[in-house]
Amino acid sequence: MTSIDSSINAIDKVLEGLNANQRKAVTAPSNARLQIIAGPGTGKTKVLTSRVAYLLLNEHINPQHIIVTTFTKKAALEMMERLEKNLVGQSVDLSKLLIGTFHSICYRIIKIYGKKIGIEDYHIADERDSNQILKEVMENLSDNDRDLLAGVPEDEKLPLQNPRGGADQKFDIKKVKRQISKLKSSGVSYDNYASMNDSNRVVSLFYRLYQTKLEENSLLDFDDCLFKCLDLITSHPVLNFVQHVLVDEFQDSNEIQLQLMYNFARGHPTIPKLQNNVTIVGDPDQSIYGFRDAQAINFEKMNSYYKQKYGKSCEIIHLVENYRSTSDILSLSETVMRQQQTRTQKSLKSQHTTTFKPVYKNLNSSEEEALWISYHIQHLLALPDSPLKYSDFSILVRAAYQTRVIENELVKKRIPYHMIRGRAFWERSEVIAILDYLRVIAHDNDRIAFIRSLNFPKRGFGPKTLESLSQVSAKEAATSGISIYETLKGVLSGEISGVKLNSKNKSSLKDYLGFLEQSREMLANLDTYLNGEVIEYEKKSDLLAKFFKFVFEKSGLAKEYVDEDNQTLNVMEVEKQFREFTPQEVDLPLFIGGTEDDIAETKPNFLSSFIQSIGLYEADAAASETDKSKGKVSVSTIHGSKGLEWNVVFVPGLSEGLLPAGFAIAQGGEELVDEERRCFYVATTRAKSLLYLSSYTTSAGNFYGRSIDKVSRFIEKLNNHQLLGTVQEAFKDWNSLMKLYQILDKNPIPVPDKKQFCIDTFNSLLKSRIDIYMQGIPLSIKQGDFVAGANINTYSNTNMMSSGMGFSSAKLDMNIPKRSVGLWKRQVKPKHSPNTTTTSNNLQFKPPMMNKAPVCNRQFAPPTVQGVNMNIKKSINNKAPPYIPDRRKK
Ligand SMILES: Nc1ncnc2c1ncn2[C@@H]1O[C@H](COP(=O)(O)OP(=O)(O)OP(=O)(O)O)[C@@H](O)[C@H]1O
Repeated sequence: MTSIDSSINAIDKVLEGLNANQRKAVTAPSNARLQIIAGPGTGKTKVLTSRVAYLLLNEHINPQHIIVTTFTKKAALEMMERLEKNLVGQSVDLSKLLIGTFHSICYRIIKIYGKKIGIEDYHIADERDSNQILKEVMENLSDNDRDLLAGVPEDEKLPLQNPRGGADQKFDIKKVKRQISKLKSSGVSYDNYASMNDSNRVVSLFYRLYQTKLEENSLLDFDDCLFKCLDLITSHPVLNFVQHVLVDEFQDSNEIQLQLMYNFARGHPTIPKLQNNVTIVGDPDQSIYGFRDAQAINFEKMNSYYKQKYGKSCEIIHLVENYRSTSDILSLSETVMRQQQTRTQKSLKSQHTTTFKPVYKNLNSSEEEALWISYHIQHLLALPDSPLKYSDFSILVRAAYQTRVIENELVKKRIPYHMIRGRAFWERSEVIAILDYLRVIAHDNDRIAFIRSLNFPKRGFGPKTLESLSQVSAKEAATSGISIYETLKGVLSGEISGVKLNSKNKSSLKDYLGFLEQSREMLANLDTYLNGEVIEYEKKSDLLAKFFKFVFEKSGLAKEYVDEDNQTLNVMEVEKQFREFTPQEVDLPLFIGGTEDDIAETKPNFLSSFIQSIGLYEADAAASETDKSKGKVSVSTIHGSKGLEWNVVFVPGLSEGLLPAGFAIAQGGEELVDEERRCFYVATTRAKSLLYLSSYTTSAGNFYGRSIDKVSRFIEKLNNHQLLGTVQEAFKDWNSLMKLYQILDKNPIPVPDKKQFCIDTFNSLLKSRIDIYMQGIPLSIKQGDFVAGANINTYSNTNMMSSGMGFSSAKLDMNIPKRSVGLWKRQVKPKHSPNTTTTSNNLQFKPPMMNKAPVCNRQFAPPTVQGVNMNIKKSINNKAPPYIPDRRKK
């Protein structure tokens, strides 16, 4: 086969199975401005990946000349995997593709060409660093700045103040940071802002001071990655080799990302057909990042920009065939979205013929709601031939705190679950502590990490000593340009004055610096080795594990966390990521007209690359790790569920104050509520086959002083539509059950033995046993309960006892990990009385009529995780999942 034949075959493979509009989008000419507007489940990811493959194979664009931006790092990795499959046997070097989040692409550009705007050897300041810098700025105002602030009228200050803050904490760091971030996201520098007529003087002052401080410390915050990159590429043609730009999740782009896209795509200096070639993919209905300044209006802005500036309009292609969800799930989702008045109507068509109505229930408390969810999960898992696994389920909540009650219940029922984590993991104190050590080993001048790690674990430095070390190092950096590492050495040797150290301090500082020196030597050897030859994965992993273990132990952190299982497990998780890390390609092609001198020479070492990738990862809105969710139910915020899909989805908390969130209601105005509605839409459209919605209303369930006493307006407005069921139709009869198997795509469809499983018994028990279950008394639900001929007259609890339906004691002697026991202990009993009769959905809560001790029946094994190569306590090495949020210590 010639290479032309092979390429044609590969293109055919790429186009295989695409519907007409998908194909049109994929095969549009490269010289185009294309908007692919598509609802959920219509194959946006598939189309975008196929389009990249098509541009590479058919239009013969060099991978180095294509930029693809994705919303998360994970989405980029997934796209690469799919591309690799599509391009097997083709001579395309995919590692050269410029793919990643806006943040990571911009950082890569800055690393190579940053010196053109005076940015060399800068590092990322994560959220916590930024907050610390702003705090320092606020605490160390000059007399002039204080006078300036004193002259600002109260009404200008008030919105930025912290109502609970004391005199020193007058301004709310978060609020001020938010304003600065907003300005940077709109591409406004502090100079520009200061010259605006309506600028706020407090924001203006802090923006300038904060930015100066970042620069003094050679730091870029997340917004700066984009902001500085835009500055760079608008003033220097360093990307003029780019021939096509593709942007995923365009509805969540903000102003600066839009500007970056235009400038990424400016293209060749002289050849018009290599200029302004862009493909964007998005769904305005899934725009849920308004709080980060995303603007769905970017679709229109893009259109008019190209029309006005270049006389070229955008081609718009709509995708409406939904391959994910059943028609009932889609009807419900679409009806919800139609409540938004500003929405452009569209109608998605489900590609499934079978469908079941989403089930809805209103409950009396969040605890009861969690019980209701676990009850349904357990029944669905008990179906014959197990058509559903744990990993087919997800529970999606509006706010992270809602997961606490749900996690409690899942632990109690031994349902293994996985938290789809966003940034929270990287903000945990133990994770920051170990990263601080890695940062000070990798970088000489990371002042924040040096000062933080110097006295954690405690080494006897008091706050005053730390403060003067910090000040002296800042002064030395400003006056002689020396790093904090060198300053600390100078302070120890007495060459640098200004800090009084007692003998204990001196000995601690000596040990600390000695440890850093040893670690750096190890790192240098490691780098020589890693760069010198191609080594086996196991060998590499082993070396990295040894280095990490050395740092963890010698820093004193291992000892610090010796009695803290959760903390140690989280550090182990960082170690795992470290071992598995592969640095991304950092090179960029030389731009047209550029010379080798334009390019930065230094390549970051392994550790630096790792730290940078973590820093950028933090900028991801959500980073789901589906590989970790294998064999587990996924629990996530709705924002974290973006782009994902599951067979069965639960969306709890459909109550006023939860979804829509309280702040959206309180601030009034339709815009915020519309964004809440779109959140709901994103959640429901994650479901492929079955959808369960629930709300709770309770006057006792106050949250921050607000009572949750109304069902969500999104549900209320649905009442006239017959879109929701009260029971699961899939269990109605044998035929329905078979249809469920069909849509679950079990191939071949198993035919459960009717003798071994009686659908009527199943259905009947599902309805009747909930009375018992909702009182918090665990039932052991298993397929064996539903054999043909079983006594199905089980509406009374005594009948259930006598028919041998195993109750599980609430006092089980559970051999589960310590941290789970903690959660178990914190389990709150449902607030309502078991005697309560709910009016909703025909459920009657009756008192249990139990007269004998419950039987212990352990059905589900606790989740486990592979131990890692670290010398930590045996008892936790091979038990317990890697990351369970511990909300006691944050
Ligand atoms: N032409 C097609 N034929 C069959 N299945 C398809 C086709 N296009 C997409 N799919 C399938 O539809 C499902 C949804 O696709 P994908 O995840 O790409 O949707 P999406 O538009 O990105 O959704 P969302 O916006 O909700 O994240 C996937 O399982 C995908 O394999």
